[in-house]
Amino acid sequence: MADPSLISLPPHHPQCLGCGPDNPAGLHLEVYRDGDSVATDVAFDARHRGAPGLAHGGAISAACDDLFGFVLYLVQEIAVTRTLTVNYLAPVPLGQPHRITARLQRRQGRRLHLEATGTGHDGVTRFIAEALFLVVDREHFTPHGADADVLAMFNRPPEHC
Ligand SMILES: CC(C)(COP(=O)(O)OP(=O)(O)OC[C@H]1O[C@@H](n2cnc3c(N)ncnc32)[C@H](O)[C@@H]1OP(=O)(O)O)[C@@H](O)C(=O)NCCC(=O)NCCS
Ligand SMILES: CCCCCCCCCCCC(=O)O
Repeated sequence: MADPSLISLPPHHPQCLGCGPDNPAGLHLEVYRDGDSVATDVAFDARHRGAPGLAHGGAISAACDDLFGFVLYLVQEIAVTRTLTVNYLAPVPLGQPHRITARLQRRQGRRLHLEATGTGHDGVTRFIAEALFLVVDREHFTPHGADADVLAMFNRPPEHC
């Protein structure tokens, strides 16, 4: 994604399964803001194999879940996944880049309803996802080792996080 109008968003933390650059088992998602949406280009590889030649549904689900976690920078809230539904519309071949785009569909109090679409560079939409994230206090994370700097990122405007 080389468009200079897109804002690069920081990983949740270096070891995050979805976006952490230092997680050897991670998806290493690089995520950008594009207006009210966030987006990443992902090509699943042999580590993410389900059926031969195809991406594992759990890997696809993890990518969607993590990308939803970037919408939080736009909402400027800390929230966690309560439900996640993925519709697998077509098999996702390994090694083929797919763009996943996610956004807030609506908010009701603590409830953030999120939606995402995964489309190959061939124009075929192969999966869509919906999630309910619930806004939580930072005390949800602090007993488990999250530090204040990481948590503060979620409450800043995305160009400053
Ligand atoms: C998400 C979590 C913090 C919510 O716990 P909680 O704060 O006690 O939330 P509640 O169960 O009281 O639900 C909060 C609100 O969401 C609503 N809600 C919960 N599940 C819902 C669902 N599936 N659909 C619609 N509304 C739902 C509740 O009705 C409640 O609404 P209200 O505020 O109007 O009463 C807790 O379930 C949790 O920690 N889950 C684990 C999250 C996680 O680890 N996710 C993966 C990593 S991000
Ligand atoms: C340490 C602070 C983390 C703040 C919340 C980030 C949520 C990112 C989404 C992760 C999805 C998941 O873990 O299921």
